[in-house]
Amino acid sequence: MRVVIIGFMGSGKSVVGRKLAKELKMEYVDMDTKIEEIEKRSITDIFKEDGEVYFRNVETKLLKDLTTEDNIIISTGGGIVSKNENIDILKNEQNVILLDASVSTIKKNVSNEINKRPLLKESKDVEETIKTLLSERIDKYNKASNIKINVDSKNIDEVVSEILVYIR
Ligand SMILES: Nc1ncnc2c1ncn2[C@@H]1O[C@H](COP(=O)(O)OP(=O)(O)OP(=O)(O)O)[C@@H](O)[C@H]1O
Ligand SMILES: O=C(O)C1=C[C@@H](O)[C@@H](O)[C@H](O)C1
Ligand SMILES: [Mg+2]
Repeated sequence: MRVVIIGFMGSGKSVVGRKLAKELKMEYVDMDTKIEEIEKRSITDIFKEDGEVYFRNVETKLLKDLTTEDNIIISTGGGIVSKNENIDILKNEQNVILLDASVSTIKKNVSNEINKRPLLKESKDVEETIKTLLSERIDKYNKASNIKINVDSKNIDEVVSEILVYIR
């Protein structure tokens, strides 16, 4: 089995994915963390030094590699649906879980670590940037996923439990 978790920045992909993998005793890969390991620099530095297009190409290559592996939970980065090529890969997967979060949940969840998210940290109006990016991406998240879980007002354990109902 392979499970891929998608959703906007701050929807909980990393924390939920890690916990789910522990619960299921499966391998866990966080794509953002893996990209930082491969590139030996932070995502912020990748964006600053080589730009978003470069980052997106590394991300696609990694997604292709990881979707050949079995017994793995994969947490993607929030922008995985930016490229149609990635959406096509995800549509071929059996378990793509969308963590669906409202603007206010996202805003609350990203507030502590805004500096780790280059697309938000330069913004003068974070809420407006979240709204704009989310409206550009929402159809793509829906298209790429086959299981949708609303995470608003749920704690991490509740989200994990709900995923388990779908994939068990
Ligand atoms: N359901 C939840 N309840 C409470 N806190 C949450 C929940 N989901 C996520 N968080 C908190 O929100 C923050 C962001 O979560 P996380 O890093 O998992 O998001 P992400 O979807 O991986 O974001 P990114 O796309 O930027 O990597 C973390 O501090 C996490 O603990
Ligand atoms: O939503 C996005 O475009 C991003 C989300 C993060 O997970 C990182 O992958 C990066 O900061 C880009
Ligand atoms: Mg993450």
